[in-house]
Amino acid sequence: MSPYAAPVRDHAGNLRDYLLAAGKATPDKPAIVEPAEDGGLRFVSYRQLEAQADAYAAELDALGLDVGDRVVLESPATADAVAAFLACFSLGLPFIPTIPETPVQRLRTIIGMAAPALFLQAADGSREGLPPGLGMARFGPKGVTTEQLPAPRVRRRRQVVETDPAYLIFTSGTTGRPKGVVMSHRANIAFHRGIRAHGLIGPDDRVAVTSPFSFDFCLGGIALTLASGATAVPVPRDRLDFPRRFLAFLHEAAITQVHGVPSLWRPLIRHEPDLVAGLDPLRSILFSGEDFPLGDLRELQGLLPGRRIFNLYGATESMAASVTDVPDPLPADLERLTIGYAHHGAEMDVYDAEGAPVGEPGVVGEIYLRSPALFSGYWADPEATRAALVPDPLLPESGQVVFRTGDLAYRDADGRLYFCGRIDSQVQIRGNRVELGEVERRLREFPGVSGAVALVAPAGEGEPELSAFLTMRPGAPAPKLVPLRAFCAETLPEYMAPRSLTVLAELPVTTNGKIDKDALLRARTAR
Ligand SMILES: Nc1ncnc2c1ncn2[C@@H]1O[C@H](COS(=O)(=O)NC(=O)C[C@H](N)c2ccccc2)[C@@H](O)[C@H]1O
Repeated sequence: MSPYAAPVRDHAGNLRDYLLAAGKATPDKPAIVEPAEDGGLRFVSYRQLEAQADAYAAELDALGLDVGDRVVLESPATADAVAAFLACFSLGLPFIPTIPETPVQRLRTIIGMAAPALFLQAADGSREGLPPGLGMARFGPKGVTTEQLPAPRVRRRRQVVETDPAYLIFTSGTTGRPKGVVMSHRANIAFHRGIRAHGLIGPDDRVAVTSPFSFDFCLGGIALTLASGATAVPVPRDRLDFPRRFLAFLHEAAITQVHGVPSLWRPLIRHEPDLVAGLDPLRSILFSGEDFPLGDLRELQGLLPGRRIFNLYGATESMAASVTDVPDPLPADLERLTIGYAHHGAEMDVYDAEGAPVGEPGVVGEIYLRSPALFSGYWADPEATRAALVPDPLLPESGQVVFRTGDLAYRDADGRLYFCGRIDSQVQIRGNRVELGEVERRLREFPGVSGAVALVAPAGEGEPELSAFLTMRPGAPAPKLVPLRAFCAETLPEYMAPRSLTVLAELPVTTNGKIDKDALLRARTAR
């Protein structure tokens, strides 16, 4: 018999309580708004969301899982999915958010690594092909229905502790093997406290969240909204696929703030500028995940004058590290956005390859993040954890660890940081370090170019080759390689002029909406 019948639910420092606290004051206000079955909108109040989360928690509790048992939570971003993850928070069941589109092979890899007790999918989910022995259940408006009980286990834990894992996000690590970022309740709450001090979201905001449920930008956007007592509007994929449908949905749901990666805006700016300009209720835009090309940003500011645009920089390992207002208007000669300073309660600085602080402004080094919001480690991967969470270079004796972000940046004289790409995307061509962002900036200046990516194809037979991938404005003729090289050679050293050119209808993006560089390289070799 287990020492404890059921864990104590005092919720001290538990994300479930932290995220529902603001809504207590307005229980009948919508917490989540989403498309309804009948075509209108479904409003779920804070009272209903909390009741559904607690009902789910009671049904999940009956399965006898122990604090720390993992739950794969597979669903699009919906109100029911939010209630499900709040239930997991309250029971101390670290959940792994996945989406129906996740290829079953990747899901099986994650299941192999995380050994979850339960696979919990939306009522209408259709996931097949999972390994036997896994508990199987579904959640929906009518509660949780169990199809296969999880393997029986002894409950060894008495209560959820705030340093317990709250969720695991598996990122496709650059080395191919996924890494499971373990985020604790305490760290995530520290992130929310640090970011909320910037007042991004007010209680009257209606926040459209456009990232997939498996991406922590989605969890972060929903959580920041709930913690502000505002209304979160997770945008279903079928509303994102066509610009006009997406923009119509923003009107229908009276959206005041849109969260999304920069690539979300490219097709909207290009194909429906007038509809973007017509988004009267929109008050602010929040982006993250990758650089926002300055040309696109200028066009967005032109279409939506007076709106605040927030640049959130950061990695899943601390959810996000900084929030910075994009200057409005963007100075004409601006070459790079700043990612500012770390959010309240955290600190970012630039360190050299030996781990010593880079003192001089303008010198590029690696960003190290000192923060209470840091992840606990990579799941079952002590080696990757040791490489990322290193002794604080300024106080190694203290036991404090800091996060090596793998991002390059320099500081200006005031200490503001300027992101310069990933360390592993630093490229050398004929012994010269190439700043791909510089090449892309020049490519975007070529007449008619609407999007540009510069990559170095791995050195196959000869030396590594600098490749350009362009998208053109509607009606603009595609350039030829020779004039494009000449155009680049006017302002860049010869080795930074691309040696190959591929013009595409649009730039491919990953599941998380970031530019998919592997897909571009495949497009190149397929030419
Ligand atoms: N604003 C940026 N400019 C430029 N490069 C960037 C930027 N934000 C990230 N990145 C890049 O993306 C990497 C992190 O990628 S990630 O782990 O998938 N996380 C994210 O992209 C989103 C992030 N976890 C998050 C979650 C919730 C709210 C906001 C942000 C960073 O290390 C940077 O290389």
